[in-house]
Amino acid sequence: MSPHYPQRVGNWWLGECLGSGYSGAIFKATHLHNQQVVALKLQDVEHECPTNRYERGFYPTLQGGEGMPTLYASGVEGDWDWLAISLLGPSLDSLYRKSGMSTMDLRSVCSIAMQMISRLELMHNRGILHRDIQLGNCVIGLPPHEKKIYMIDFGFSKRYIDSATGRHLEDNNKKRDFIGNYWFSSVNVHCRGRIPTRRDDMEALALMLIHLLTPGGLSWTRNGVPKTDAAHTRLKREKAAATPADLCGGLPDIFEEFLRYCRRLKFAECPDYEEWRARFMDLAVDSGFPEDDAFVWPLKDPKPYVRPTAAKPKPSNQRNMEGILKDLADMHLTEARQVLGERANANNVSRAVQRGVPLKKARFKNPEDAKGIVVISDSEVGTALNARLTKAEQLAELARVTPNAVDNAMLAQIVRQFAEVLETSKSKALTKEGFAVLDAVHRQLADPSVFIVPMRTSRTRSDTQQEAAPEGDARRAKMDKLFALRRDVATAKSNRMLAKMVTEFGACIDKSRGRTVTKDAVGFLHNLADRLNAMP
Ligand SMILES: Nc1ncnc2c1ncn2[C@@H]1O[C@H](COP(=O)(O)OP(=O)(O)OP(=O)(O)O)[C@@H](O)[C@H]1O
Repeated sequence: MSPHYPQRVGNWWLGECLGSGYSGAIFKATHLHNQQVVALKLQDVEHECPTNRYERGFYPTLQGGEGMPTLYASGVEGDWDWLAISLLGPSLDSLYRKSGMSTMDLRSVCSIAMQMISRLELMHNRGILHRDIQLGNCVIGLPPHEKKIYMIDFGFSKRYIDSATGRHLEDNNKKRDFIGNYWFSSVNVHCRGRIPTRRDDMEALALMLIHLLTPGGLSWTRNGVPKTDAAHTRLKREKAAATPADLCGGLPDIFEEFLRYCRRLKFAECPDYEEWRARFMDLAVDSGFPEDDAFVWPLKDPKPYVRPTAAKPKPSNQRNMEGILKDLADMHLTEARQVLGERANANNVSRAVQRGVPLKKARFKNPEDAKGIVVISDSEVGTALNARLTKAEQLAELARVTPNAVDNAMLAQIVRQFAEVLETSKSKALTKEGFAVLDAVHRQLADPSVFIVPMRTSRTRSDTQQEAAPEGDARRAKMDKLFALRRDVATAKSNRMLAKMVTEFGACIDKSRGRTVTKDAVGFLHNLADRLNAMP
């Protein structure tokens, strides 16, 4: 132990040094009277950045939260400001470095993602931002809690909800000192000097996950901490210039999508924690890992994630998407096919087409309907063809063109394309864009006089709890239901029956823990497309 530090503080006897940083050091310490063992965080009271003083203010709000350490006691004695908190295990940083592996195992990264999203959700729900997300601030528990990740170091944290008014902190462009860390702080905060909010904690997490799957780590972390302003400026420039596609080439799509999502969040927007936790769970299940978020490290059979060297392949989906947009544009709609439902919109289209009125000029009761039709004009198809579409964009595009399908054959094409996008995507989660496609397909199939309840219910905590108990049973029930739907759709007698099956399909996927699209789910969509083609 450094002679600089005392042997005893308050009633605590200091032992081994667990770590030290810019703001102080942390020791294993034992209570003189009751032998309780804690982690004791010591800081010089004169320190220019009195993080212990800030940190103790956040503990009461975080107490009892999963993955949050407990503050047992704190005080100031002599030159020392001290906090006695739960003794935990090593940080992810030290675990990763000690392993000597060039990247972490995908399974471990998925569990870090799920658990850290939960930690951030908890903090944010209690009105607090972390603002210093990094590997050194994520530690595992001591046995038997070594599969749980704990959040530590709230020295840079901040309340973003005013406890008196309940209002979110406001944005402004004033110059401010940078709060965060060089490696993972978001581009907005680090490079553009913006005020950190929830989105920036999430972006830091996204960067941390990508770092763990990149041999040698993110490029700007490789030269160590910048020692001069010029080096820091270079680092910021490199970080700002790295696009999600550059950073995530060869990784499962979800990493790029997650980073993009975080960067698109608005200043005060609440991230969709549940959605992303579910999507990482899907990736884990899809990669053959157990359906839970336990952090296992080191793995018995570690497989450092190896990125394929070739450029990211997206061609097949893209070609298909181009195909369907072209097909939709090329459809002249002159044949009297079965018009779906009885929507005024669809009738207008077919009538207009029969009269030879160009689509763009057809009249619509609702100007929004007209907008929908113009979507399939040649010029827009051109735009779509030039675009490199992610899974989310492809699904959004399908949801957008679905209302233009005026007969079963067109709808069949869309459903087929939908199945193919899901099938070829690495992540098998049915995202909200996927549910939007299902909703749109359902709307086309169903009687328009029926009120359509959005199929993707927002799952509240109590819903989740109700479902949580018989998890194995629920999974089996989902598999059975999807199997039955896949089989029965082939003999459905009417569009209305198909609409009902689509609703059941959506509900079934929504109820599953990870909203996973299984083989039977994709099979159902293909059979639905076949059935639509076969229907008169
Ligand atoms: N409760 C704990 N139990 C065990 N080890 C801990 C605990 N808290 C922190 N550590 C270890 O000490 C290191 C530094 O902790 P922490 O980040 O809280 O201190 P800090 O002085 O704020 O550091 P920095 O200045 O680098 O942010 C951690 O990376 C971790 O390895």
